[in-house]
Amino acid sequence: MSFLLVQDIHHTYFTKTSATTALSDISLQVEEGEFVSFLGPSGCGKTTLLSIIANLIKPTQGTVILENEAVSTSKNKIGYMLQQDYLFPWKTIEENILLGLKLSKQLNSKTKANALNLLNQIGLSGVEKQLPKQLSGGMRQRVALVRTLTTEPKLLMLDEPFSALDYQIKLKLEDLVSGTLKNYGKTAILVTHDISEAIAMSDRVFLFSPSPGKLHRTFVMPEELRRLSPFEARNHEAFSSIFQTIWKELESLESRKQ
Ligand SMILES: Nc1ncnc2c1ncn2[C@@H]1O[C@H](COP(=O)(O)OP(=O)(O)OP(=O)(O)O)[C@@H](O)[C@H]1O
Repeated sequence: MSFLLVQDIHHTYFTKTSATTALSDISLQVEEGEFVSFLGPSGCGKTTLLSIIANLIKPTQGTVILENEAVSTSKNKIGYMLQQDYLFPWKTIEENILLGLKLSKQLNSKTKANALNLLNQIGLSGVEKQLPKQLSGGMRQRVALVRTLTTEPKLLMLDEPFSALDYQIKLKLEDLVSGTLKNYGKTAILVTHDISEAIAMSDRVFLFSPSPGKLHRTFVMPEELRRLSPFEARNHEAFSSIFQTIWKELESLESRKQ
């Protein structure tokens, strides 16, 4: 059985005056250690699907199974990296990264040493006693990643984590996040509007169509790109033809919307 199994999901948002069907008939699977992306026009239901997988929204219909267990009953298996880092401004970097462990009552000398070691590995040794405001946006996002990984989530949700960063920082962070997740053998889902980012970071890209959101096509990235870091993949000769293919599909989906 697959690590993550999304089965026959339908979701409708009901308000007093309207009903919006955000997702219809979505089924997909993700294997352990895989990195996949959700791509699609605005409003095609990417965030809704991510929220359903994370058990933040109960779908109108369908089930999500993570490691043979329905997400509605499993706990503490999912970590997040979002566009905003959500670090507590009055807490030091060390306090911020240990907070998840403290809240889940897993903080001890070993887990603390692991967290500080990870901070070091990610190139941030020496910032432990600083406050978030003393760090750049890219550094804060790295702290957010460390905070997420310390609680050892089985599945990571990356919801546009690089979209607020400068281009150069974003490329560096893509490499760092991708390398770290590979080292730790983590399974991850990235939601992005950036086709290049999806191709460079993913094993597979799920392309969604809107109104209501459906899984339109799945692109399996070629082995020669998957072996590379995202930065190297962007510069590989195979990259541009995949980009063109996905671009054209996305354009046709966008034009259907208008
Ligand atoms: N809380 C809500 N109540 C009612 N409708 C909602 C709600 N959240 C989302 N929707 C609608 O559901 C559909 C899917 O929205 P969703 O945010 O999941 O799409 P998305 O692909 O993540 O969009 P974007 O790329 O712009 O972030 C849209 O039509 C949206 O207007």
